Amino acid sequence: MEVDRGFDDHTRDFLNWFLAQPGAVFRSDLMSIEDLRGRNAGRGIIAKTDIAADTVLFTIPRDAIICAGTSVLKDKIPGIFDLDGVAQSDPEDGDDAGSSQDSWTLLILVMLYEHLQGAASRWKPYLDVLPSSFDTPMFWSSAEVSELQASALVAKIGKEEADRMITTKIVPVVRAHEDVFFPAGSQKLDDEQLLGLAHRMGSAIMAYAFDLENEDGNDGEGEDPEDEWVEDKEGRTMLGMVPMADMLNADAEFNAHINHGEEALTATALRDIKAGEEILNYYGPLPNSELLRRYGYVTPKHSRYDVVELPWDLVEVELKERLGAGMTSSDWDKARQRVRSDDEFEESFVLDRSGEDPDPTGQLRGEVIFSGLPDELGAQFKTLIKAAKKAGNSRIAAELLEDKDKRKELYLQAVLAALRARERQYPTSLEEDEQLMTGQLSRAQQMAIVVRMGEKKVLREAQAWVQEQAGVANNSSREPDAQENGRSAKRRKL
Ligand SMILES: C[S@@+](CC[C@H](N)C(=O)[O-])C[C@H]1O[C@@H](n2cnc3c(N)ncnc32)[C@H](O)[C@@H]1O
Repeated sequence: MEVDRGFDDHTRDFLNWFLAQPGAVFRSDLMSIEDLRGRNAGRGIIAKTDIAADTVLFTIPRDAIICAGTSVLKDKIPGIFDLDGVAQSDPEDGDDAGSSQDSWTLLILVMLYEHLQGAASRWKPYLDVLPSSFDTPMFWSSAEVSELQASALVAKIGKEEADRMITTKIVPVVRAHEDVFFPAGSQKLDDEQLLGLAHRMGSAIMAYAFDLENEDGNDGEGEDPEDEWVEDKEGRTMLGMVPMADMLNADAEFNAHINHGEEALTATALRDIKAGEEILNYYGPLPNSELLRRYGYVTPKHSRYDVVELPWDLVEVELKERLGAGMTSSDWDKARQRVRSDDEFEESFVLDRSGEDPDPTGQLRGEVIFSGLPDELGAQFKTLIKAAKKAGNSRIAAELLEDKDKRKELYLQAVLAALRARERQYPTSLEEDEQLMTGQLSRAQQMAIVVRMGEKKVLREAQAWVQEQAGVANNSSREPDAQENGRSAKRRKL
């Protein structure tokens, strides 16, 4: 039986193992891996002395990375690891499940294999510092999930999709190669245990893995980290677990950067770091909802990227009152359907604020403000008016198409009502949540309330912006078109 080693023992063994990798460097004179469990942050790396900007903090040789290319699993079941033929499939799309592997499922298989080898894995001391449980909503009870209230996050947790992916793509491979996965004399896991272990590996990959495709100095975290995320999710890139790079915690303001070199990855200080400061990486401009879904934590600084989804249904209901009046219900239905069959049709719109991205040293400047509705929402509104004119020969619609001011007024009224309706979908108010936050809460409850409060704040700011625009519309003879005030919702579409 394995001896239950302490947290610090595991940290020390991991560091010694890391330093023994050919080409690995860790500047122990400048920083140390610390126990940050007191603030629910697991392990993290803290500066021991002042560190100058551009200092290389540690170096990870590529051979120390766990990925499809470095694990011996590829030699044992080569058919699965036809790296050139890695599937372009989306693991969330159940239709093609079972047909092929992708970079996610391959890494899950590799991690399962390495884990099951125990002390025989060359990554054992690293695997020992990876968490065995996670704070992501995937592992929450239904009561905890219900604390997210009307957040769009609830629909994105994806437990069933993950179960399906594991059952169709992971379990059959392990069962077909039990002699490979289970070392001689070890106990074979049953399907339920395998499912649990695969979930654990999948969650570790979600929160720890790096995209290894770019070896040209661009680590994929630069220009649009969400593209990187989308790419990962679709299994188009090579994913890997990068020991030490993943001991860094992260925030929306950060001070270190991982550079992907040909032979090694290096962590560099982006600016001067003071003794005692935590060395932080960056996961991208993620709203707290997404940070929670993927990494199992939230931070005050990430709230600047909070978003809320406004379903088109809510806008449409308001427009039915105002635009559908005078149309038969079947004509109104035709108009609705016409909008829905449009190639550009969107079920919901992501509302967010605008503000500056972090500067090259990882610092944030200035406030973020709500400054417009998505262009696509305005365009869809106009499509509905045109459809109403066509389907029902609506006089109101015809007038609206002629009169830009009236059209804008209706748009703002409908959106304002929809925003209010959206806010009512959350059973508690922002003020009640603020009150709740002062009481005794579990970590999951606390994080769920932070997420839903962030969304309610965006809704409030959006309402204030729309009201201001409506006021301008009533008082000004030449006001800009609602769409001119809008901006693209694409940037942070999650
Ligand atoms: C890549 S790991 C970082 C190292 C990790 N703390 C550990 O002990 O292994 C990512 C995980 O660290 C935690 N984490 C990262 N940044 C954090 C932060 N600013 N606050 C709290 N937890 C954080 C989250 O649990 C996240 O899933």
